[in-house]
Amino acid sequence: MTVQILEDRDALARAVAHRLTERIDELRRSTGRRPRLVLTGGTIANEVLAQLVGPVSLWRDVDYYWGDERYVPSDDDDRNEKQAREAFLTRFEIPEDRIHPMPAAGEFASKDDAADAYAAQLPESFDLVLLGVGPDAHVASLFPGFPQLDEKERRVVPVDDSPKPPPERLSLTYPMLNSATAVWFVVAGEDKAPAVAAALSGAPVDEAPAAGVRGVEETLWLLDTDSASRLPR
Ligand SMILES: O=C(O)[C@H](O)[C@@H](O)[C@H](O)[C@H](O)COP(=O)(O)O
Repeated sequence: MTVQILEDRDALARAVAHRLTERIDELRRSTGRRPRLVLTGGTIANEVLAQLVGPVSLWRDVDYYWGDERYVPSDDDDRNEKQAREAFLTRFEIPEDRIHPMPAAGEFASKDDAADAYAAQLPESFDLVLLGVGPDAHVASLFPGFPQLDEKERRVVPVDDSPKPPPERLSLTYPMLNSATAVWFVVAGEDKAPAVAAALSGAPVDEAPAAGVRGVEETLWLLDTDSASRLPR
């Protein structure tokens, strides 16, 4: 577990964009295949994507997945996929066969079917998972006290009545998230400070879902001074 603290959210977004560029380049060389990257929704994550710069060839040679998605129509502004396209994927004209979005509402008979369909197309594991963290220490769409925290078999699950709107979502589960080689939490803002402190101090997963995610080889917390303000000095 490593923590890096940047002075503000702009510096954080720039630092994560730079670190992500370097890691993707390293992964392409070390694995000899396209890196498998999991994107997250959320404001700081979109700010990171907006900071990414070339070379275009690097970003076109990556497979993009999502850690969670709002179960709304594909053209809905609430879609994490739509926000990622606007911030980054369209700008670099990423080929569609590299983009693996979670199903949108209406594509399958139910959220349950949609979750299973997405699980069926996932790789065995991911090289890198990016996660935002909510003020309640949720990650992806895994919320405190919700039954999805106890899922041990399924890799993707539906979520109803999410406390963070919109209420209907799909989410990767702990088994899928924890199969990743590396997990990077990217968190900015004073409102997240209690969640960061809880997750890093080993709070129970049921209270701080972020505490339940670890990379097989690397777990990194990338923070600004505000979100880190409750950590012990
Ligand atoms: O679909 C979602 O809402 C996100 O995946 C969610 O898990 C997000 O990452 C956190 O809520 C942090 O979001 P902010 O960075 O906007 O606070």
